[in-house]
Amino acid sequence: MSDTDSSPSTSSSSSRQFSLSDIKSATNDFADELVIGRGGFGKVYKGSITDGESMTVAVKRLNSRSRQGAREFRTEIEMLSRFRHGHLVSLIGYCEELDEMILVYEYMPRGNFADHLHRSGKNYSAPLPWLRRLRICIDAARGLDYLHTGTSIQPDRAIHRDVKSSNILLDDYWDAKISDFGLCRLGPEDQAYSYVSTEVKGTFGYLDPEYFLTRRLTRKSDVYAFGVVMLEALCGRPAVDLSADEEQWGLAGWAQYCIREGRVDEIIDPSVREEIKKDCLMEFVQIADECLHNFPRKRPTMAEIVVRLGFALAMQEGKDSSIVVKPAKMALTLQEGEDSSDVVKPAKMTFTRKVQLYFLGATSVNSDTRPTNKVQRNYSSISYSISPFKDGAMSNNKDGILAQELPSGGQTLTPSFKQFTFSELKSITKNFNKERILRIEPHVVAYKGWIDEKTYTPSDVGVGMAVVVKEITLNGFQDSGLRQILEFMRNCSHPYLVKLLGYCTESDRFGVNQTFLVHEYMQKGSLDNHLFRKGTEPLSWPIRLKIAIGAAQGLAFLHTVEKQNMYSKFEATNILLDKDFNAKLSDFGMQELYGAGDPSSYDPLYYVPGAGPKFISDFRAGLLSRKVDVYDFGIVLLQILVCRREVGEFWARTYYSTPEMELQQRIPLRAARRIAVLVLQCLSTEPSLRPSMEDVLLNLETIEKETST
Ligand SMILES: Nc1ncnc2c1ncn2[C@@H]1O[C@H](COP(=O)(O)OP(=O)(O)OP(=O)(O)O)[C@@H](O)[C@H]1O
Repeated sequence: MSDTDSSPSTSSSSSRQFSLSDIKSATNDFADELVIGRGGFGKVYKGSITDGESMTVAVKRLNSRSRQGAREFRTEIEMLSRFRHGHLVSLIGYCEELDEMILVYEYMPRGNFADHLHRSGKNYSAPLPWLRRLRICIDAARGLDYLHTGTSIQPDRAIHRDVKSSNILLDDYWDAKISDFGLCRLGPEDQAYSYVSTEVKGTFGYLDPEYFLTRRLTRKSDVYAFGVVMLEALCGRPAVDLSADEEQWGLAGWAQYCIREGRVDEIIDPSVREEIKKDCLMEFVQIADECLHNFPRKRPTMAEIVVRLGFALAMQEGKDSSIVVKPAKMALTLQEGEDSSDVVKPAKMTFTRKVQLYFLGATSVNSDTRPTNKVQRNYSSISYSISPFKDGAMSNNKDGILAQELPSGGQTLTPSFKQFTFSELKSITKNFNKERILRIEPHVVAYKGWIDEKTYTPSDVGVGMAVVVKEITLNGFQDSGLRQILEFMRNCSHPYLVKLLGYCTESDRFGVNQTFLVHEYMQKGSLDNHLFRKGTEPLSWPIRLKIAIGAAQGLAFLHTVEKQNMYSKFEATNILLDKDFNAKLSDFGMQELYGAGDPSSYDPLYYVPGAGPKFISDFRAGLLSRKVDVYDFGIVLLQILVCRREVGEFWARTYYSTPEMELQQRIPLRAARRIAVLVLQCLSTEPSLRPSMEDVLLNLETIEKETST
């Protein structure tokens, strides 16, 4: 999109139109003594309007010789009529009469952040304390996050293009708001799209070098500029200072150089040096440094910045100091194939190797993987055989256990499934006794029963191995669904997936086919029961983290299997728990049963509470990939964190802004914040920015390690 084809039309729907005489009387005919600021746009006056009551306002009068022009004037009105938020300055109205173009804003009595940092202007009285600087940064980050991502009610997104400390204004209570939207551009939902500007705009010192070089504008250019503002807050220096030594002219370059050289102390504003706690400083510096990353994609999103600055604030305020050791960089992968030299990544190969070993059914698997031994024992107790088997046709060996051939035709072990007879199932479930019913779903009734561990023949209550017999009542399922599941399960033996033991097909007396699947039984049922059921004692944090890791293991494994395996509808009900709260995934490959086969059949807003933006953006991008599972996993992770069913992307961003969240959940602050960032990444509205499940898993394992030490 070029600069010229995105011009919004003036909208006056939510702002008032003033006459020139109203404005003149408000500003005492533009009296010089009422001038409170000067910008590229022209002079800004303090004024007073009466609309029933008298109200103090800031009046910006367009300088007719200004290089900025009518276009910026209209953009400002359009944007501020559309975007209304506690951390964006409110537009009260405008005036367009004769040659005059005037904007009327809420008045921000403490002026702009730059004046306080750089000790200029009449609002400056004393150096700002560090805590205040930090809070101002958080407020501004919230405003920008809103601008970048919108809300469920207001889905528009925009890029500010002129983020700088003089565009952060302060009210009586030092609450900060972003101002000056004249250069703002409405942005597409998908960050992968960008504008190609015909003319680079912004302010020197804050300009993203990548944007400057390529003219490709994304939200990450705002993130770059915000990084410079953070450095201004830390160093108390302007973005460009030509009175300093030459190597210090540009704040970003100089500060980054010092950070990399380990000379952070040198850049800190002496007036706050004694106040900043070390942990807070390290987190703050790290965020600023990441904002200035050369590759825009590697810069954090504003939502992540809000969360991480909140983390820094908590450290400064001394909350949870026993847990905070030192901020470690998250192992975040934003884009596959990108240079990751500066991103700490825990042993990726180890995991991939683990996956391969499981996938191939090899007998020696890393001992650090919890259920390995158990699963190997189970596998070895089932008889395996290799027999000629083409096109997914099934054949039974003499024990009635389905034997299959791997595509390679080699001697690799693969689990085989027993074909149960209907009378065996009757005996396992005590004639499908109602009391044995575990769960009833639209097309599935699940019964509990027992079988002999070795032969899989029926046994008495409590003897041998507990199983779940699922009766599938979907018409026609036997023909395609069963084949699909068996084919799928053949590739998917993994300790974090609920194991399929066998199946049965039977025609009833009316000739209607019935299908049954026999699974291992998971003693503690599904995760949703533990998270959402009223009156249930919340699971301890280590157990919840262990469950999240187990589920991530399962999903990461599914995503590594060659075929395009994904849930398309992953939920807490898909996570089952054994007696020790080890998590395993169920119902994968059952899209047909659960209606996940055709995504176009979903009502995006109905799909999963709060999942709207993800589905809409995936739809628009013509994309329904494994990243949908990642999104859903993010929702489940959030549910695990807060023990609440109704959560979504917007809910998460709002929730993470509240400092109480860790206290409510009794989770170590450090873990809560790290997971918060991970959740936000999984919920990114742009699928390509979501991490892979493998990276999610690695991050969760890192969090587990950090909080257990
Ligand atoms: N709503 C307001 N309340 C109080 N002061 C304001 C308000 N709006 C602007 N100002 C003051 O006027 C100054 C100039 O504002 P303006 O937005 O025109 O320029 P700028 O952002 O500093 O520069 P440029 O327009 O070149 O980017 C601000 O820095 C601030 O000190």
